[in-house]
Amino acid sequence: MTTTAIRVENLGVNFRSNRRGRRSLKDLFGGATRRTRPGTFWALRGVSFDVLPGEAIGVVGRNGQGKSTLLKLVAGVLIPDEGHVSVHGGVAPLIEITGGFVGDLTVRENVRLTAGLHGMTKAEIARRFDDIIAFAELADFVDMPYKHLSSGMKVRLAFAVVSQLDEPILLVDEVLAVGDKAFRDKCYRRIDEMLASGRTLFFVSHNEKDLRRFCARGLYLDKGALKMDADIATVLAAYNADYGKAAS
Ligand SMILES: Nc1ncnc2c1ncn2[C@@H]1O[C@H](COP(=O)(O)OP(=O)(O)OP(=O)(O)O)[C@@H](O)[C@H]1O
Repeated sequence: MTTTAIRVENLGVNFRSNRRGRRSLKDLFGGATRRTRPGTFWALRGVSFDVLPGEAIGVVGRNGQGKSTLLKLVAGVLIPDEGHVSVHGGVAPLIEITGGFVGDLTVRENVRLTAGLHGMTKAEIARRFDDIIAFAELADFVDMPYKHLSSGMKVRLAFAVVSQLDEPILLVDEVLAVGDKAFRDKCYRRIDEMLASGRTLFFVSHNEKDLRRFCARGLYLDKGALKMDADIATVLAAYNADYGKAAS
């Protein structure tokens, strides 16, 4: 029997809807019985699916429907309020531009830190360092504090490091949209290579062309629920029928 790469069971995440999380008067004097804590909402609820090793999954849905939240749960940076996520093997997350990088540290220090946190030994980091910097095209910036990089440069660095990790699962959340076209094409070729080597991909995008290029299967999130889990063409057709054509 094949072991699943990712198993998501009845997942629920409840967020506060107001910044301070205080109860409003309406909440305090509202109905006596509630299913949901006052001042909160379910960003995801009742979501279940399995991912097999080597599958490439595209996650679609309108803004604010829970796509990034789902990736954060799979990455283990967010804990669910209901249900379980089990991930078989490590995760290489490209989920937030600044995720894992420290503003005051230099590019060089950040590469060592991030690669080290993902279990790369000092010798491996030293061996791969030049390739990472060359891929990111940041040779002239290795001693610059991370916070002074442009947003496109930050994405280059993040992709260069994350794509060198040996983790079996790659999570990509929209960030590539920030890079320029030449760099994006280079990233896409690298993702192709990673898929060919058997990695599992979890890919959030609003770009239909990219979703079709990489993903065989799609998950369609709507109002925090998993509305459809099917092949990517069927999922995109349903999404387009509901909300008009996605960006291409
Ligand atoms: N830390 C948080 N605290 C409170 N609410 C949050 C938090 N993170 C996300 N949300 C809310 O949860 C909902 C789902 O957000 P999420 O970022 O998962 O959406 P998304 O589908 O990725 O959207 P987009 O396409 O715009 O990136 C949104 O209403 C968002 O405002």
